[in-house]
Amino acid sequence: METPSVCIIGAGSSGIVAAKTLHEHGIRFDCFEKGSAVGGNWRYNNDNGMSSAYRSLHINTNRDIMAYSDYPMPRDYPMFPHHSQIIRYFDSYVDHFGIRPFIQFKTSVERVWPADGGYWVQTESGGARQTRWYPHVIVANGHHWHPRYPTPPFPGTFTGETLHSHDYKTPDQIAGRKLLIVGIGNSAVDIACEAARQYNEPVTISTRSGAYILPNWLLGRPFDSLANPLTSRLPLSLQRLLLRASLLLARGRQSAYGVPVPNRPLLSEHPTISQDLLNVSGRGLVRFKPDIRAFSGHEVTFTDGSRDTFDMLIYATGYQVSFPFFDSDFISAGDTNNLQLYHRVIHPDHPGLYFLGLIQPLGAIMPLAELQAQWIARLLTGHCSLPNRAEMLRSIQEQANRNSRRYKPSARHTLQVDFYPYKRLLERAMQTR
Ligand SMILES: NC(=O)C1=CN([C@@H]2O[C@H](COP(=O)(O)OP(=O)(O)OC[C@H]3O[C@@H](n4cnc5c(N)ncnc54)[C@H](OP(=O)(O)O)[C@@H]3O)[C@@H](O)[C@H]2O)C=CC1
Repeated sequence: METPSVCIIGAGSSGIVAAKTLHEHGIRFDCFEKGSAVGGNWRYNNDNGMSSAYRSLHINTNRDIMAYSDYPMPRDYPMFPHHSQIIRYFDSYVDHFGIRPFIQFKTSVERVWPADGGYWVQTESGGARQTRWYPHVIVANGHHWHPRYPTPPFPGTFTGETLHSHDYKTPDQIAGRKLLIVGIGNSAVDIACEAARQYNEPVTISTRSGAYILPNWLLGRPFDSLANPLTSRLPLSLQRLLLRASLLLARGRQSAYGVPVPNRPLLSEHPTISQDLLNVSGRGLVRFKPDIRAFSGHEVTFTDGSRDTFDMLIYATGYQVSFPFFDSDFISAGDTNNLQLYHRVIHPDHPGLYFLGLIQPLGAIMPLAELQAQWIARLLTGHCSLPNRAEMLRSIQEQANRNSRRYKPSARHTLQVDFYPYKRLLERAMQTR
C-alpha cells in the first residue's frame, strides 16, 4: 500500500478539517492526536491536557460563521453554542465524513526534524516510540494552550493564590476569594462576569491597554454578522465609523457603565466580546484598575498609585505560540509569538511544512482553517503553486507592515487576520499557477 505522504499533528478543529480535506483529495496521511478524542481546545477537560475551556464556555462567534462550509451546525443549536454542543458537532463531522479511523489517538508527536527534503516525525503511544519520514507535515497543534505570563514579571512577590485562566474551570476554584484578574481579553471578561454573578462580590480587572467591549448581539443580530463580504471591502476608517455609530445607538458609551475607554480607534485590537460586562460593571460588580506596578504580600500597587489587597490573582494574559516537538533553533515563535509564514501557512525556508489554524481572526478560525487545508491539498496535487522564496518574503513583510500599522506591537496581535479579506486571499492563492 502507498505510504502516507503527510503527517497531521493534532485532531482539534484544524486537524480534523485537514484530515477530511486530504481524504477527499485522495492524499494519504497519518493524523496523530495526543488525547483520546477530537476537538482540541473545545473539549472540556480534554485528556490531552491542553484544553483551556471552562465549564460555562460558549463560543463568541456565531454558529453560522464558525461552521465548516459543507456541514452546517444543527438548526436547533443556539446562536452562540456551548462547548459541549461544539464538541458534538466536531464528533458528528468526523463521523459523517468517515475520518475517525484515520486518526491515531493517544499518540503524541514528540519530535519533528528536517531530513532528506522532508521530516522525521517521532511519536509515542502507550510507551512505544516510532519514527517515520514524511515529505509533508501539517502542524495543527493549536495556539491557546501554553499559558503566557507577563515577562518580565511584575516586581515584588504576591503571596496570595495565583492561577492562569488556562486552569480556570469552575467558579468553586475562586469561591470566597477577593479576586484580581490581569487582562481584558475574552478569558478575563468571561471569568470576571462569571465570578461577579456567582458570588455577587466585586471583582477587579487590571488592564494596561483597555478594550472596546463589543456585544454578542447588536440590533437583534449576532454582532459578528455585521462583518460580511460587502462591509469588509469598505475602508477601515468607514468600518470604524459604522461600528462606532452602531455601538452608540445600541448601548451608548461604555464609560457610562464604568468601563474605561481605550485611547485608540476601534478595530485596532483583538475584539473582547461580552454581552454581560457592561451590565455587571454598571452594578459595581466589576471594577477596573490600570496596570500593576508592584506586589507586596497580598497588596497590589497599581500604576496610578492606588493600592488594594487581594486573595487571588488570575493571569488572563493570553497564550504562547508553542511547538514542543521542534528544536527551538529549527522553528520557534519566540517570546513575541512571531512566526513568519506566507499567507500564515507556508514556511518560506522549509518546504513541505504547513501551519494550520495559526491565525486569530476577527471571526471564526474553523472555516478559514478549512480553506487553508484546501489550499494545501491543491498545492500537493499540483492544482496550484507557490511563488518563489523572495516573493513569499516580500508578501510576509507587507503583511507584517499592515498589521503593525493597525495593531499595537504586542505578542497578542501577531496572528491577527480579517475574516473576509483573508478568505479572499486564500481563494486567490488556490487559483495561482
Ligand atoms: N468565548 C469565547 O469564544 C472565548 C474566546 N477566547 C479566545 O481565546 C483567545 C485567547 O484569549 P485570552 O485568553 O483572553 O487572551 P488574549 O491574548 O486575547 O488577552 C490577553 C490579555 O492580557 C493582557 N496582557 C498580556 N500580557 C500582559 C502583561 N504583561 N501585563 C498586563 N496585561 C497583559 C492583554 O493586554 P494587552 O492588549 O495590553 O497585551 C490582554 O488584555 C482569543 O482568541 C480569544 O478570543 C477566550 C475566551 C473565551
